[in-house]
Amino acid sequence: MASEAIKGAKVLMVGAGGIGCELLKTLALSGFRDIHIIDMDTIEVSNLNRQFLFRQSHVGQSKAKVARDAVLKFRPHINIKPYHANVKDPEFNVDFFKQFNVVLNGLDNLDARRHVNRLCLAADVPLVESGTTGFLGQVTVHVKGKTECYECQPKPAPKTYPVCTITSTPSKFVHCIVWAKDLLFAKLFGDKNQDNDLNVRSSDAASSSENVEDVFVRRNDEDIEQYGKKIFDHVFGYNIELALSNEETWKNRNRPKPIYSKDILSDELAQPNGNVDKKCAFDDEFSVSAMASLGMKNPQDIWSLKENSRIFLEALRLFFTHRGKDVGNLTFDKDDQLAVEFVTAAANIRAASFGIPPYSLFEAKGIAGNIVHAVATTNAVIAGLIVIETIKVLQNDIKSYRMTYCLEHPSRKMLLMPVEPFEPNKSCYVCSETPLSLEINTKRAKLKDFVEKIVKAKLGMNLPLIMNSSNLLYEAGDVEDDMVAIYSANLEKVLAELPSPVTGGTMLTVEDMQQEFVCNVNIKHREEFDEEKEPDSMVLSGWTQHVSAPENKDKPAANNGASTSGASVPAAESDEISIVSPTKKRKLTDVPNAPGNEARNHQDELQVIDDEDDLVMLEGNMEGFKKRKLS
Ligand SMILES: Nc1ncnc2c1ncn2[C@@H]1O[C@H](COP(=O)(O)OP(=O)(O)OP(=O)(O)O)[C@@H](O)[C@H]1O
Ligand SMILES: [Zn+2]
Repeated sequence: MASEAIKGAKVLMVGAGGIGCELLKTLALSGFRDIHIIDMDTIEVSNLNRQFLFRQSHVGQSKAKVARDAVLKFRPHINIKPYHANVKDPEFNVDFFKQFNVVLNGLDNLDARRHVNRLCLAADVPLVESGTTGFLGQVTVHVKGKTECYECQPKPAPKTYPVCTITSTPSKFVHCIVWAKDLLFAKLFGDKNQDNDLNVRSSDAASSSENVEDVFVRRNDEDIEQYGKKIFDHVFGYNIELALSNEETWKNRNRPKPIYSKDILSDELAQPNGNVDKKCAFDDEFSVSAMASLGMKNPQDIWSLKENSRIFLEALRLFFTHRGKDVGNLTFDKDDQLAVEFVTAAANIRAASFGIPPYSLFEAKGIAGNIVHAVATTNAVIAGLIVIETIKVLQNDIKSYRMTYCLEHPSRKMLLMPVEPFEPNKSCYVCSETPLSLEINTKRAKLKDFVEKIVKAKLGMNLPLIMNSSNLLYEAGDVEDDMVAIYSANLEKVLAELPSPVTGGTMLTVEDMQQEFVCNVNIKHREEFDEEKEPDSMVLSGWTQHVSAPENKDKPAANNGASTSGASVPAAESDEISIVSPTKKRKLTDVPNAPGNEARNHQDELQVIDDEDDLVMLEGNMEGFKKRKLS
């Protein structure tokens, strides 16, 4: 009986945001009586339009606690236990997870999703996973040994662009945004010690690199307006001239135009930055705005080159005069108005140089922050589907489990598309014991890069411990600075000392105690890498030779789901769809190149605002799906 299963169940909800609010309400109204909620966030004004358990008066309070109180008002006798905490905190360990019958994710990032997946596997607790992006959404069921785990299919890597496209040959506005945000903004306002490719453009620039470095540092006696113009002229003028001197680059491309502040703002020379109201008062540091200061109101306006230049200089000035203590520590944040203004203006000026049309602040913010506007109804539908799957899981009704995709446009009158879950991928490095293989130049590669780019970014480990048989090579966490240096040097040395070329491979064991997760990485020496296609100079393959890597390296991969809920959709192309048979479960190994794996992993392409990535969904070939409505 479903009602018995529901009454006796103890469930853990992770995330009390858009999906979480809907889910908690639906669970409570469906008769669930013992619900634990983890959410690390406090309520923001921007949550109120869809996270309906929250009101204006709750802004600043814990989501988990307020959600509990709101639901107890209409279901006073149930037990809801809130935790205002990060699910990655050590208190939520395997034993903690073991107390639950099922775990329900309503998260918005890949990192936390992977973490919960790994803990559910370690604790052997079923996971119902979900995500939405605008009108799209999906619910999937993951039961250890029975269905695939959340990580059985590789997730697309974060959207990356070849360095040279960003630094030298942008052809789309998004390239200018990436340049403005990840290079210029980071260089001017971020950590001065981090690597930055802003000046790396051609070998002939290298000789002047020392002088170039000086340009970005503001001298103590330097007037802020002078400094702003110096930066402007350097990045939009001098750097472009320098790039133009490399004739090869422009043989088959339109040549960019250098832009100097004096040409754009010529009539304002007497008055350095136009009609800036220097007395403009701001309530607090987060309301500091160059638009306000210049009397520009509409974020949907497309600014002229002159307006962009004025915003650029004013935003830069305001960072130093009003946000001085943040300078040196800033990372781009889509909710930081001044940062968005600066990045929009810088991207537009660069775009003008390269003949790319300008965008409004509103649009640029969407691109820079990978924003797809949330749709409350999608969250409600997804929450309903999570509860349906949860009930099946509690009844151990494996045959009826479905992964359900919520589509944006009806296809053959269907908006919800249920698909039978896949069996676990035997080559999954998370839920089976398959070693990964890493091609790397063992002579040049640094341990630091291996840890950051592979172990943390790709394997999703937070606190890795790396061993080579019984030798400890690296340990993250609370270690002294000098130990960190020793570990780094040590691994670098170990890799460098590997026999060259390493023919048989060298096995490193990477372990994350926090996730109860261990995997082996087979290191193979490779001399050369293609800078454009393999910018990391490391190639990780997580799959045995029988199933070729479904990671599509040629197609632009996408955002890693860090900033949105991350819906995945079934395949864009009909041939990808066709492998999902309505009647028969296919083993992944049955499918050469496993295109169907990608079928459910376009998740992040949806978030990419990039015309090449537009999804054409489910045209044709839908016969099979008709029969697959949820019973
Ligand atoms: N590691 C984590 N531990 C606990 N809660 C998390 C973790 N990561 C994300 N969350 C929570 O998951 C929820 C996701 O909700 P949602 O996708 O609606 O995002 P949001 O931050 O509320 O809204 P938006 O990002 O759209 O402004 C958030 O409330 C967030 O705090
Ligand atoms: Zn798996």
